[in-house]
Amino acid sequence: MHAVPNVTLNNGVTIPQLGFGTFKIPPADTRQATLTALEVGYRHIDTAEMYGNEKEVGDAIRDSGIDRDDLFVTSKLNNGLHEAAAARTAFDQTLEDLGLEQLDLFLIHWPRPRTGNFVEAWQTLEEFYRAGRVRAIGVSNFKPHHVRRLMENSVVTPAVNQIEIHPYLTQDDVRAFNAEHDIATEAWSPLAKGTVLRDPVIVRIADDRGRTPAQVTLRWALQRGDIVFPKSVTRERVQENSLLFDFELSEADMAEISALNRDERTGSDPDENG
Ligand SMILES: NC(=O)C1=CN([C@@H]2O[C@H](COP(=O)(O)OP(=O)(O)OC[C@H]3O[C@@H](n4cnc5c(N)ncnc54)[C@H](OP(=O)(O)O)[C@@H]3O)[C@@H](O)[C@H]2O)C=CC1
Ligand SMILES: O=C1CO[C@H](CO)[C@@H](O)[C@@H]1O
Repeated sequence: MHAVPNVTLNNGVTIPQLGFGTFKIPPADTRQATLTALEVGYRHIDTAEMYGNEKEVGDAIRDSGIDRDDLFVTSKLNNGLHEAAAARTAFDQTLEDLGLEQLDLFLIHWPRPRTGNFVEAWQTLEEFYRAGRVRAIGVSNFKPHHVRRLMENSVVTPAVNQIEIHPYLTQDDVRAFNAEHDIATEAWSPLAKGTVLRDPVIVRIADDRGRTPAQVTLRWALQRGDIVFPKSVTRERVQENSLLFDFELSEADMAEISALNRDERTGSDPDENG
């Protein structure tokens, strides 16, 4: 695996720009899949209480024998747990399941503007951060108007905003807002769950560069400056997805891929998700 560059967050904490995603990995397969990623060389893992596999991610971290300081682990506060007492219990459980005393990054998974209270959730994350139980806190699936409301009612600026981004959903407006506020952008489903890999433009650029469509798609995200964590349970793909730092896309390649945008989500619209 090539050396992965770090991104420095707004509080000075550094995060590897490439990580391993764990959504939809069944618990029975998660320990092995995560161990494979760690063996290949990944040092950043993205999980969530919602994925139902934090315990098995924790098993892999423990069994890998890798120094805790060399790993970056992210988890997320599940929907329905925005109220302070519920958030505290959930955070304790996440740390226990992962077998960690301190998390690297904890996010509010969705803003849930209709049924949740993300301001109360955020103030509780600030409490964990002040107590040193998490090195950085952030949000996920937040639109600029959600982040503005949060910032008007809190002290800590989110370190990251993790949103859906891939060539069919480039999210230029949210990325620009994040950059303006020194919030790092994380791109979830960077392969659009595999659908962009058949796109003729991506296939052609991959052929021209002697790379795979997945490598070209991930490289596009990295060159835009985003943090990515593709998921795969297939060792060869996990390896393939890590070989991104010995080639560059030209400005023309970048522009062609960005022009594939059609504002097409694979997931929900954050304003409509609760
Ligand atoms: N904050 C949020 O709301 C969300 C966060 N996330 C995070 O982002 C991570 C990544 O997103 P995810 O939704 O998993 O989707 P991805 O865009 O990472 O795509 C994963 C799919 O692509 C396939 N794949 C992976 N690599 C290759 C390759 N090199 N060639 C061909 N196919 C490939 C995988 O298959 P296979 O496994 O069979 O190899 C899987 O079906 C998640 O795991 C999660 O950590 C995701 C969704 C929402
Ligand atoms: O993290 C997640 C995994 O993917 C799901 C479907 O796209 C999302 O809803 C969820 O937020």
